[in-house]
Amino acid sequence: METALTIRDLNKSFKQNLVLNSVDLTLKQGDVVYIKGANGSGKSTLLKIICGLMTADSGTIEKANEVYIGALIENPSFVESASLKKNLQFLLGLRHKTPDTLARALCERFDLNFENKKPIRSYSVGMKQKAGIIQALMEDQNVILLDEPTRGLDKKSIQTYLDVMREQIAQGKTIVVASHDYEDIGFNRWLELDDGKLCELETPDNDLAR
Ligand SMILES: Nc1ncnc2c1ncn2[C@@H]1O[C@H](COP(=O)(O)OP(=O)(O)OP(=O)(O)O)[C@@H](O)[C@H]1O
Repeated sequence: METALTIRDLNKSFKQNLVLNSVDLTLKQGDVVYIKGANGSGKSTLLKIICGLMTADSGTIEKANEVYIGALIENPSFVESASLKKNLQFLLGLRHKTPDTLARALCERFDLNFENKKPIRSYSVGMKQKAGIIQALMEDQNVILLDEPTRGLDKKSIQTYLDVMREQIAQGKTIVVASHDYEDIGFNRWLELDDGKLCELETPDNDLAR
């Protein structure tokens, strides 16, 4: 299996707070990775650094040429005064001017009306979260980073999320989910961030299934 991404000796501190301490991680194409860790253990920080939203103090990240990252990091942020369609089409136009076909199909899957003219500000937390998941997938990105993807989702939407992610896996996507909620999309690797160190777990331990 080809390597999608290699992280070596990544360090990140906020003042005296050493959040990532010599973190190494190699992601193979098709890896489906769950990252657990206590509040404040650095999960979001790691994902932000991987997708280039934050710089590390030191260390390297090598990405394979064909890597194209889709991400949902923290709360999805949209232009609140604009509609869902305007927001998604704006994001689609930013990099590759991708057609909105997949965005429309994903909205339908998640019971969001793509044509609804209401501003995003009128959307519930769960609806915004679903829009956040959609924008992470709608360009058929091949590496997908999701930070707490099921936060605020109702049962039906969680099931849709599971179905959609399993389809992404079947397409060979590389996926990293950092979350407190263990929704098993079909992970093949389990990692834990603890005291700045990223450790590989052999199996999902009992804590995860709770
Ligand atoms: N921009 C920042 N400035 C200062 N400190 C920060 C900043 N971003 C994160 N931190 C600190 O770094 C630590 C790790 O935060 P991070 O959000 O990465 O953790 P997390 O594992 O995602 O937590 P949670 O599970 O609560 O979302 C925390 O102590 C946080 O306060």
